[in-house]
Amino acid sequence: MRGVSRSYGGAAAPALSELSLSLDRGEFVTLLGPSGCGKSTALACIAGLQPLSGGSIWRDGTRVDRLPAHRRGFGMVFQSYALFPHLSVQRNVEFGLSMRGVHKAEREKRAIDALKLVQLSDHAQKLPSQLSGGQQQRVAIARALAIEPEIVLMDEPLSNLDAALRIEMRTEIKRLYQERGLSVIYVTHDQEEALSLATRMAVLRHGRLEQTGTPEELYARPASPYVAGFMGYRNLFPARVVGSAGEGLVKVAASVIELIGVTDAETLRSGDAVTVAIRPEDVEIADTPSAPNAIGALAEVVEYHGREVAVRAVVDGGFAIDLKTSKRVAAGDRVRLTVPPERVLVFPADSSAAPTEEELDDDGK
Ligand SMILES: Nc1ncnc2c1ncn2[C@@H]1O[C@H](COP(=O)(O)OP(=O)(O)OP(=O)(O)O)[C@@H](O)[C@H]1O
Repeated sequence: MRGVSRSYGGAAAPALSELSLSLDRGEFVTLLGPSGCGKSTALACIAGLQPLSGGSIWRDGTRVDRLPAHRRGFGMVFQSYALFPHLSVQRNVEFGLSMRGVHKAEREKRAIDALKLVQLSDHAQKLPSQLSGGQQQRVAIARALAIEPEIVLMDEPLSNLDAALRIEMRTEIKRLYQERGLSVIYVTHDQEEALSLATRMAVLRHGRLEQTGTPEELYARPASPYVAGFMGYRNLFPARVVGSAGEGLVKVAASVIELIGVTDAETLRSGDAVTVAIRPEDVEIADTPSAPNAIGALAEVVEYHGREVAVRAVVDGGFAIDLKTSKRVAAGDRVRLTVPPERVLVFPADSSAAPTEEELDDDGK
């Protein structure tokens, strides 16, 4: 995509603004962001379901954004399975092939192969209404794969499924991706789904690309508080710089606590406003009082999560820190917390603000 924009008539802001993004063969790129950030619009533009207002889309050096959808050769899977209720599972899978003028015998063979791939061979003659939600979504995937596309576009394909099925289907999609050597663009607002499937992630905000990188890169070093919010940095709070602490390190104060953290910003000075981002997993309950970034706090809420507990600990002055620990903690305990300085990320306060509560809630967390 080269500088792709898309404005809907009547809307104040464009749904996509000069989005440039590439997909290499064999990549699994997830487009991640809150509701309304333009993910579905981006996919619809690629697929040929929405016209562009500006920019262009290319495939192997050929401009495709003016081709009709069925001539772009993409397989597509949507949130709503979009199956024909009166056609059998097999006929549904054959549908895209008839559209492309594939002959009957070949159509049947490819549909049977695709259904085998998604492990639904025994259900070929049933109607969609006789299948579970997960099975119906597998039919939709089989239909997309039957046309033997090199590139598959998926728009929130798992969001209508319950939690257990979602995880099962996620693994299934990854298996098919690996087995068939596909290239995939996958839209989701679910960070965990994006992280577990992607070879590369692209985070969108207000129709623009905020950051792209491997899951590891975005998880370890988000470029802004906004991306950090999506990568599970639940502790996002304003602070002030109070001094330098060595190469790439900065000392900050927030309410009554002082922390040393890392920053990529080279121009931070004492007194500057910053945003601090810390993941609950990186906050430890310390046994040693001399550990760096020691914070005394009171465990206020403890939630049992199996192997771990999630704790909301309150520092003097009402400042709350969320953490996860496998240590035994009960509500009302006094705890001493530490965070390794390299896991305290410090952003200049003007670097794309943290996501709003609404944007994060939207992410289901
Ligand atoms: N058909 C349309 N007409 C007018 N505005 C639209 C239309 N479709 C989307 N929009 C607007 O464009 C923006 C981007 O929408 P889009 O559906 O691409 O976002 P999204 O990130 O996929 O959201 P969701 O996760 O809720 O599907 C939103 O502000 C939305 O209201």
